[in-house]
Amino acid sequence: MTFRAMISSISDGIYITDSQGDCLAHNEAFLRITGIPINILGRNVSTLIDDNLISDSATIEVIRSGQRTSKIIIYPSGCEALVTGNPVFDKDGKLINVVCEVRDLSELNTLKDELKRSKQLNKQYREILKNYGPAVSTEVVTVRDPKMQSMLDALPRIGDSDATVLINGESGVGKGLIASLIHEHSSRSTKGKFIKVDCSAIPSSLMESELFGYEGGAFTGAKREGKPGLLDQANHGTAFMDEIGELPLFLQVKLLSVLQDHKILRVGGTTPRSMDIRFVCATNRDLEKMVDEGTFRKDLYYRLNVIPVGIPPLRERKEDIFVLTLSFLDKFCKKYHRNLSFVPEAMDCLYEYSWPGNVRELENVVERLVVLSQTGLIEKADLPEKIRQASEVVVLTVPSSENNRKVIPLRAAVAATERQWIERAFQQNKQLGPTAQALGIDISTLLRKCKRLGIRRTATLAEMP
Ligand SMILES: Nc1ncnc2c1ncn2[C@@H]1O[C@H](COP(=O)(O)OP(=O)(O)OP(=O)(O)O)[C@@H](O)[C@H]1O
Repeated sequence: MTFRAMISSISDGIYITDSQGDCLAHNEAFLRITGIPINILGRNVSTLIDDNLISDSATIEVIRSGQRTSKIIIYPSGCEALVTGNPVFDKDGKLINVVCEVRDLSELNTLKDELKRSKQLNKQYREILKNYGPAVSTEVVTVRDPKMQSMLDALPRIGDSDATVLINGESGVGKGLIASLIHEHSSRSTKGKFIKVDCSAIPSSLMESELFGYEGGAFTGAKREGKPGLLDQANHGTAFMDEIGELPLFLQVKLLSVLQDHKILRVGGTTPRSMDIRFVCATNRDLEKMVDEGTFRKDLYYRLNVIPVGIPPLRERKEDIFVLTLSFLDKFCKKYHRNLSFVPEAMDCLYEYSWPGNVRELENVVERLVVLSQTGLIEKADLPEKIRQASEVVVLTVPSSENNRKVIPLRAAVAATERQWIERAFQQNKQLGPTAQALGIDISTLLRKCKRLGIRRTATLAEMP
């Protein structure tokens, strides 16, 4: 790596002069932080003060004193920076260079503010949670949505009843989780197992023998002693038939007879065996439509649908996004020994996103964020792009008659208005301090808004006459 490449990669500004204060080198970050618009290579630092490009100089102080010196300097960009000048001596103790590090304090202050704000927010979130009434949260399940809460309330009764349950919901909404809780709430949990059968994962040619088992020599390649099926394992327990809509028609007949007679006939067998199984089935398909289309048996559908349980997609129970996010955050922070929180803006994005993969997708996203996060805060920029885009503000620049008529979400309208006024204030006041004052907010709030709304201060200043 060359020296130039090295100093370019540093995020603090670096500015190097000779012993007279003539600029020998600087990095990109120095120009970004200071906003000095001219080529300063070869220029003496005192001429920058004369031209009002800098208000003070650490370099001059180092040349005068021969000592390491720190100063707070405000640059044309409006940035307040901590500048530390370091003297470099040759072997005879003669000053040969001054190397200045320029650290943007406004960024540091913004980060500190963000951290403080997000700590406050976490506290607020927890207060809000209390006021809403307790979210139902156990080791495994967290809900806040009233529909979900009443479903959870009903679980002990559903568990007790021993009736067949049909759970309907999109992929990842928690059908498997609810099915296992039904088993846990029933007396079967002490007598038998919870066996999951994923009807979409077993090839239809193998499904009959997998489900019902087979007798010895039932078909070529069969074990001599035969094999019990998955349903045998669920005896005295619960069989969770996931994706029941994928069960081929010929097996639907066989399942119906198990439900009616409580007997199972193995492939190649002649004597049915008695079984005591509670069936909980799940689907993300419209079984009624399948019945109309003739791909699902009507009699089986009615036999399964004794207790229908519908789990809404996450986008229709947005209150749950918040509590689930916090609960997954807790879970993964414990697992990976991290201590993290979400900044409000990132939480907003999670709230706005439509979560097509439902709770499973949310869980995976939170785990990935916890694993990859390098700081104590999860920010909007850390989120996957599709989630960030979900909350992207509509930026209205010149209000056209079309825009005037169009109704846009209130958040977007507020953001657009804020953006226009901030840009206007920058144009009139040029410097960060006076701009913040004109808007009646402090500098760190202004910087945070610029960041959120994508207002580039240097561009705004450069565009000024
Ligand atoms: N309310 C909840 N609280 C905590 N975790 C949940 C909740 N709902 C779902 N999950 C978690 O989300 C993940 C997906 O849930 P689950 O597998 O039960 O969904 P599913 O609807 O059965 O999905 P599929 O249809 O794809 O099989 C699981 O890790 C589950 O523990």
